[in-house]
Amino acid sequence: MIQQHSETDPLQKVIIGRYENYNESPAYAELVNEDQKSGLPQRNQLKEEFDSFRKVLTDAGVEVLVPDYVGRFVYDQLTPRDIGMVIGDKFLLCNMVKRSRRYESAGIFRYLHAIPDDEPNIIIPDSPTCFIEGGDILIDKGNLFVAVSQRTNPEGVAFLQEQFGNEFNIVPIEARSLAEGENVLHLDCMFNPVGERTALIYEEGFKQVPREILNNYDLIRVNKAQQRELATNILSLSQDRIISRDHPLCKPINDEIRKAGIEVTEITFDAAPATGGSFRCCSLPLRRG
Ligand SMILES: NC(=O)NCCC[C@H](N)C(=O)O
Repeated sequence: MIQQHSETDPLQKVIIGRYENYNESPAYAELVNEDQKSGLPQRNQLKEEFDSFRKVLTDAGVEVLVPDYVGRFVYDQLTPRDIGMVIGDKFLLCNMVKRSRRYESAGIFRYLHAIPDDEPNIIIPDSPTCFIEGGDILIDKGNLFVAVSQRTNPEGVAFLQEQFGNEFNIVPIEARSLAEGENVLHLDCMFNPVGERTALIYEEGFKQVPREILNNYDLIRVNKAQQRELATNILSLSQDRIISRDHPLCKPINDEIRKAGIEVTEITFDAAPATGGSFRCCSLPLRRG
């Protein structure tokens, strides 16, 4: 069974990134974002850090799954978040902007087959020009926040409205672009709810912050340097506990989160962020609650 109605309900089952076979076929390597231009991590560092991530999850009683190896078509399988998203009791399979990333979905088919009544519960965009990535969708308090960003377009937002508009209040958000001097790849690189009514926000990334965010949350503001280290990109285990980076620029944010009464487990996690994704990006929850 799959289920997700909130970013912070108790995490029960999750797919995490696959570091095994990382960059095994350099001929197929594709630099897919700005961060990767600064250099790519080594597989042994990824292994160490993903093993710690996995241990924290399993020690917390979460069932952890890893995608199957897709092969040399994809450059990395570290950030399954963007492949799809559980919305209510349905699975949205995303159509991704980067061609090499589209093959990543083959790595999770095994887990999709296990979804009961599977076909009607798996939603796939109809049009090849409809782009949506899971990192741009956040679900909380009856709202489905969706960013038009480097990776999701207005057609993607319209598709979500059509598919999920009866069940959720769709809140479109416009992220500032690279041309406007902001490198926010996805919504979860600038916004993320934590606890019962707190949220992390990098306001400069938004063209306009919607009232559904301003009215519903006590906001912890992240500055540009902290955003670059993906300080918003935490993963909630529950309303009482999150996983965040052990990094000097994330520490002040982690301390603010603690002041809100939430336990923060810090893990050294530098390799995946160098490819563009931290804990939220490196995880795809299948069941919460
Ligand atoms: N939700 C996220 O921000 N995911 C990070 C994706 C990083 C990946 N290398 C990409 O550029 O697509």
